[in-house]
Amino acid sequence: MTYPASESHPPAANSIASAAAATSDDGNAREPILATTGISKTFPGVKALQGVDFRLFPGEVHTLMGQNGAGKSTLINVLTGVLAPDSGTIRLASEIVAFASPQEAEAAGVRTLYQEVNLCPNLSVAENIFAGRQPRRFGAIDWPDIKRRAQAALARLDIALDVTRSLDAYPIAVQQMVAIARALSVDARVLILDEPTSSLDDSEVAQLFKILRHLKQSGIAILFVTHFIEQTYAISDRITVMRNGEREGEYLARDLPADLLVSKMVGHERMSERLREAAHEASDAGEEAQSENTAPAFIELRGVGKRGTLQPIDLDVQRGQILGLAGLLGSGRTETARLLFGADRADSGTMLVDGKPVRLRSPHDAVRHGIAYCAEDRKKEGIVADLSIRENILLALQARRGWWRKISRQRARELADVWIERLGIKASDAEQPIGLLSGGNQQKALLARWLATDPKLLILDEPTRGIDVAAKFDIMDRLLALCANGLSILFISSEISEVLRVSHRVAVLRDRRKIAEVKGTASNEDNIYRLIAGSGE
Ligand SMILES: Nc1ncnc2c1ncn2[C@@H]1O[C@H](COP(=O)(O)OP(=O)(O)OP(=O)(O)O)[C@@H](O)[C@H]1O
Repeated sequence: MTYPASESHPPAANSIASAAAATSDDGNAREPILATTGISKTFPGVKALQGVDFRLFPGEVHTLMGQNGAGKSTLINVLTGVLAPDSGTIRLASEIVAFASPQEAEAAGVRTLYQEVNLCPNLSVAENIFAGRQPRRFGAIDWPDIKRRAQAALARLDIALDVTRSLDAYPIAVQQMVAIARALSVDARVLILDEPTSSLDDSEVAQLFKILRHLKQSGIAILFVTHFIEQTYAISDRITVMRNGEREGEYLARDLPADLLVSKMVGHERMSERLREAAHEASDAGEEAQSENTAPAFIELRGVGKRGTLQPIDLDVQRGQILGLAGLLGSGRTETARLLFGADRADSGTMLVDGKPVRLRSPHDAVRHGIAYCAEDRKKEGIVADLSIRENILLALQARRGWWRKISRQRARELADVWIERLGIKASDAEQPIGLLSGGNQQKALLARWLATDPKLLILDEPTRGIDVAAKFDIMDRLLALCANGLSILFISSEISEVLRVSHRVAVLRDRRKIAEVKGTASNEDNIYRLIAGSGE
């Protein structure tokens, strides 16, 4: 990720100065389609929103940016009737509204796509698109019509799927597209997308942005939440920065250089320098480590594969090193991780841990060998929403010790507090239910869970998904420091730049097999993209 330098004429800080330009920059005054005045919302111990003014114009993409816990999701929840504000007003096309439920907001044309895919995995794609509003014929559900309409809704997104198959037959990225098709399948005046791209690969993001541009031209107002800075600039007309529950400022995207945006998000102007330094330090550490590649392997795979899932693969993860896995969604990255963790059983090859052959029949076996797996889908395979942050962090450690050897309450608290502090998890108390944390903070707690087990190999599958840019650098720094103490990491991310920044070596996967392994000067983005695209072998 690169941060373009500030222009010599930065926009006024903490202002709606540029936003006032919403009237002048376009030449004529326009009314926002959706606006809030003085919205506040407090949860026990947290002021999630404080006097927030916000406006969204028709025919624009407006991006909401801020660190984890800044209040983005809460603002969206207030706008869409999920939460009632404590004070303040919301206007839809200049009329004061108070949506009592998301259904009411939807009926008024405010459509939302949430951070996590919130569909029914075992219903068909078509049923998911039309759930709750199936077309009927003579009182009965008209299945052929549903199928036709579902196909048409997906065709708008340039996707062809078998709409009769159940949703969970498709990867998360495709499920996300289905959720978008659902959101667009009825008339929308406002489309709100909360981190829609976190599980999409580059070409899918490009496809989504094409659709958003098309929708914007038709006059729809789009509110977009993301942590990806490059995506923000690729799609946004306007940016609102949130910080600690307050609106820091509203800017035209073209007036706000990226490094200034980051400074405004984190709250001090020197932060952008700090981030650049961190990026350099991390890449220096990576280069240094690449040059001395003689560490013994912690884990070795020799021809390990599983029919229909992963072609036999050779892979070594050395002690104290980070092996990156690069490849598109569906290339076999997660499948490799699951075999290494015993979540799927290999049907060929040999696996060695510390030079000795092992058979991992279950995740429990893997954990006993010091292997930890921080999974990609935190909702399905990760957090237990009703348990406290402390219980969630201690879960893997407790499982490894055995449930009959309970960790004392005091020790558990101490450990949880250490990890909450180390990873900067924003919570009022370790006893809070984890489900109440913001998405990024949940992700950090999941990372804490596995780090608390003091693993020898940590498998990280999209570990920074949903994590803000400052925390991302911070986590990378911490991972590199842990490696210096002997931890091995298998690092999986869709962001090739992120993989390259931290990895000592990068294995490139395509079509469920390893096609190359690169290090040193060969590990640059262009080369890896060429390999992934099949033109660099
Ligand atoms: N239902 C709730 N009960 C208690 N606290 C909550 C609840 N929902 C959100 N919070 C807290 O309010 C603050 C704002 O959270 P919010 O989810 O809006 O942040 P966010 O900017 O969307 O973060 P992220 O980028 O991590 O998704 C956080 O401190 C969060 O823990």
